[in-house]
Amino acid sequence: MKVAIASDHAGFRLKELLKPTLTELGVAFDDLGCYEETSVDYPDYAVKVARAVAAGEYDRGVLICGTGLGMCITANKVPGIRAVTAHDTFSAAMSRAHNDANVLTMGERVIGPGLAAEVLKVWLTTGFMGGRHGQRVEKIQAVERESLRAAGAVIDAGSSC
Ligand SMILES: O=C(CO)[C@H](O)[C@H](O)[C@H](O)COP(=O)(O)O
Repeated sequence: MKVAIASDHAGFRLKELLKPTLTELGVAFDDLGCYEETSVDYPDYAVKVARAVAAGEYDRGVLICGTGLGMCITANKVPGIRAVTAHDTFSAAMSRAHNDANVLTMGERVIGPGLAAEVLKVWLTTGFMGGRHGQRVEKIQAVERESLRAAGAVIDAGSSC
């Protein structure tokens, strides 16, 4: 498995603390930034990771900011991404087993490093159950396709003016 990890300034320290957990799990990863605590904008990092995962360059993405929320909102704008914010191991496991989440976000201002490492481990090692959950994920994908078609129709209508 190959993982892309990134953070903004508010998640920088937790990102650094989580890298050894990835190594311990034998997970190959690339750090897509940021590389210091100077203030940056979380959407820039969320989109980098989300697009790379959606393009198949990475199997999963991990995004850390102050709360995990802005990263999650942004990542979910990229087609093919099912990003979740999880600060407990049960949610982390369910997001994989039931939702086949491919991006995990956490907030350094919310969770301590010990629990964050446990959440990450559970999230990376839990498989998707498929079955009825597969049908539901397919419905999420159908909603996404429909939204993209509708957006395309609006763009087409605009370009004919
Ligand atoms: O997702 C976020 C906001 O929704 C993150 O928590 C950001 O890290 C946070 O907003 C950064 O805040 P700062 O005051 O600029 O450090």
